[in-house]
Amino acid sequence: MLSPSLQKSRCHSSTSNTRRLRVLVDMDGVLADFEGGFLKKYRIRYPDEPFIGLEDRRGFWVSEQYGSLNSGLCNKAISIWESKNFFLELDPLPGAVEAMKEMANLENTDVFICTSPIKRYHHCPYEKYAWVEKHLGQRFLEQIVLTRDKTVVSADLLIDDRPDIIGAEPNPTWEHILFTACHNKHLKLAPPSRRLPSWNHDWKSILDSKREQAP
Ligand SMILES: Cc1cn([C@H]2C[C@H](O)[C@@H](COP(=O)(O)O)O2)c(=O)[nH]c1=O
Ligand SMILES: [Mg+2]
Ligand SMILES: [Mg+2]
Repeated sequence: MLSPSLQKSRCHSSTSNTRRLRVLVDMDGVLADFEGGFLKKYRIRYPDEPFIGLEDRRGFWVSEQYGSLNSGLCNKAISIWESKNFFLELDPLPGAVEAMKEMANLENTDVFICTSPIKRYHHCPYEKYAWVEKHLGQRFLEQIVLTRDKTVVSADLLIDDRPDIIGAEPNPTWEHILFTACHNKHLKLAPPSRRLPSWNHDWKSILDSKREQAP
C-alpha cells in the first residue's frame, strides 16, 4: 500500500507526463521542400539568369536574396511560386510524412499543419490542401490551419523554419522550435530557443520535454 504522499506524487507525475499537447507543424520548408522545388523550376524557366545554390541561401525571403543579385530577379523568383502546380508538386522533405503520421498517432497529442498561403491565392490554398491529401491522407485535411499570422493560433509548440515569427499577438502561447533549413542553418540561437535539425532527429524528445513542463 502506497503512502498518501507517494500516491499523490505518482499521480502528479503521471498526470504531468501525459499532459495533452497541441503541436503546429509548418508546411513550406518543414514538410514540403519549398527551396529545392523553387530552385529546380527557376533554373528551368530562367536558364540564362544567375541563381543562388542552396548552400549559399541566406535569409528567409528567397525573393529578397534574388532581388539583391539584380532587381529584375525578385519578380522572376516570385513568378515561380505563383505558377500553377508549384505548391502541389513540392517533394516532401525526408522523414516528414512518416514523422507526421507517427506524431498524429501519439496519445494525448493533437497535430495541426499551420501554413501561410501567398496573397496571390489562385493556386496556392487549393494546392496546399491537395498536397496534404496526396502525401498525408484525407484525415489530415481536418488538421490544416491556413493563416498569414501564426501568433494568433494557440498551441504548445510550433515547428517552423522561419526564424522571426511575429504578428498581432506579442506573446504567442507556443514555443517556436526552429526547423533547420538551408537559409537558417547559420543562425546561432540564443538559449532557451531550440532547433529541430531534421525529421531524422529526435523530435519526440522535444514533445516529451514540453509535456513535462508546466502548462
Ligand atoms: C521564401 C518565400 C516564401 N514566400 C511565401 C511562400 C509561402 O506561402 C510562405 C511561407 O510560408 P510558411 O508558412 O512561413 O512556411 O511565404 C514568399 O512569399 N516569398 C519568399 O521569398
Ligand atoms: Mg516555412
Ligand atoms: Mg493523437
